[in-house]
Amino acid sequence: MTNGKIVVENGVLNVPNNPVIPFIEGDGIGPDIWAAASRVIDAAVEKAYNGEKKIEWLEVLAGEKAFNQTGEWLPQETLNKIDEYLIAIKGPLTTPIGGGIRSLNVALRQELDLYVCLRPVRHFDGVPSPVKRPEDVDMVIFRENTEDIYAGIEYQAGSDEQKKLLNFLQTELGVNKIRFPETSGLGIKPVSQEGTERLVRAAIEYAIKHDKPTVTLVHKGNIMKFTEGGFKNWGYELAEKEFADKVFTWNQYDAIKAEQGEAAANEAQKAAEAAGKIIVKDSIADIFLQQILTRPTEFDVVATMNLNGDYISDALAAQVGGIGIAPGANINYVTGHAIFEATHGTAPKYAGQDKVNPSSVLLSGVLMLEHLGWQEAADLVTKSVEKTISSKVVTYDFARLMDGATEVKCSEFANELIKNL
Ligand SMILES: NC(=O)C1=CN([C@@H]2O[C@H](COP(=O)(O)OP(=O)(O)OC[C@H]3O[C@@H](n4cnc5c(N)ncnc54)[C@H](OP(=O)(O)O)[C@@H]3O)[C@@H](O)[C@H]2O)C=CC1
Ligand SMILES: O=C(O)CCC(=O)C(=O)O
Ligand SMILES: [Mg+2]
Repeated sequence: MTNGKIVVENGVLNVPNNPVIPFIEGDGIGPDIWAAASRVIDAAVEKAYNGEKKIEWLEVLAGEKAFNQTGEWLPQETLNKIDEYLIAIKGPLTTPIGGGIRSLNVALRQELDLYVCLRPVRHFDGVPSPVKRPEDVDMVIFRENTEDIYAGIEYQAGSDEQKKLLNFLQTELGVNKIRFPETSGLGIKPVSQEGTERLVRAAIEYAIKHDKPTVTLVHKGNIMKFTEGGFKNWGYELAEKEFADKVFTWNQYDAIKAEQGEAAANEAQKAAEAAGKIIVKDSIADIFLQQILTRPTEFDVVATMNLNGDYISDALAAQVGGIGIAPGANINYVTGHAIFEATHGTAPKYAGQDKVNPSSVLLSGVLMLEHLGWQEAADLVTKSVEKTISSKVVTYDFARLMDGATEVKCSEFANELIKNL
């Protein structure tokens, strides 16, 4: 083992007792939540391993702090360090709307080719929720993280590039359906077979490993036939090609139904379920957003493209208490690179107030500990979150929805979590 460096050997992480882990503090509420969460993570690791293991945190810069100190929003040094140390964790980074720099969060994912955005959504007992049975939500979102409209290929109305692209579309491709061509901004949405396959492969492998009965491909393939429709078709093909003995797809169901009738297709699906096969199905994105509210137990692992995944993450988070408690991870399962981060953003109106809930970035830290194989420390944090919330000592976001809650600051919530480890 190796100077605190985590390495990948034959696809397996080799983690020393004192791994160096780069962190980005983040903009807005980032410094508050990171200070709170890192204290809890350190205390849990200390307690779980009696001081034999310890994370050596290495600060790397991005966002406003980087710009103020170096003149760059995302210094190459930051990418180099994460590349070198493999695993990192970050707070949220601000992205201006309608102009200015493109998202640094997206840039990190693309630069390191972190093609899976993994966002587990579960309910913690006692967390206030707008739905009647939040405990029915237990899903893991696999959001494709490198393609789709997040590729940032778009041109401002009136720019030279827009005019060139418009001209190409009109003269070379005969496009005549742009309603107001001169004043339209134009964007391009790349969705590839390879990008789909590696995402869906990761989702199915996760379902197999964690004994999840279904994987749902969410798309808007009725309208966007060759991007979102392509995702659905490539996803099914991949499932049938690479996991033939482990899955039964709705594609196969439809083929049996067409040849032998509905009863035979139902029988085939039942037999597959009885044999413990994973059902790979699909759902059009609009109805999916209704069904996760009305019948969430029907969904386990969700595989989808970048924009759908972004919307679905926040919608599902709301069902289990909001994005104050919504963790995530950006992962490349081939190279081993991963950056753990909360689902939420920089919540600028709360910046520097020591007010918000640090649970999202803390639970992202739990995902990181699990990823490192430090399950004991991860479990300590999870149990402490459960215990602390059920004692009704919570930050403002939960306190405003709970009867009899004691509202505490972000840092005080961390103190309570450490006490309850
Ligand atoms: N990965 C990333 O780094 C992300 C960055 N962003 C960026 O963040 C900036 C702000 O985006 P915005 O749309 O306001 O979304 P935010 O997620 O930053 O905040 C929206 C609202 O969510 C609630 N919230 C967020 N975080 C917490 C928390 N830790 N505890 C409790 N409640 C929380 C607050 O709700 P309430 O008002 O009800 O109290 C807040 O006003 C933008 O620049 C955006 O691009 C956005 C998403 C992800
Ligand atoms: O990069 C951003 O500013 C927003 C990203 C986002 O919403 C997300 O990752 O869920
Ligand atoms: Mg988002």
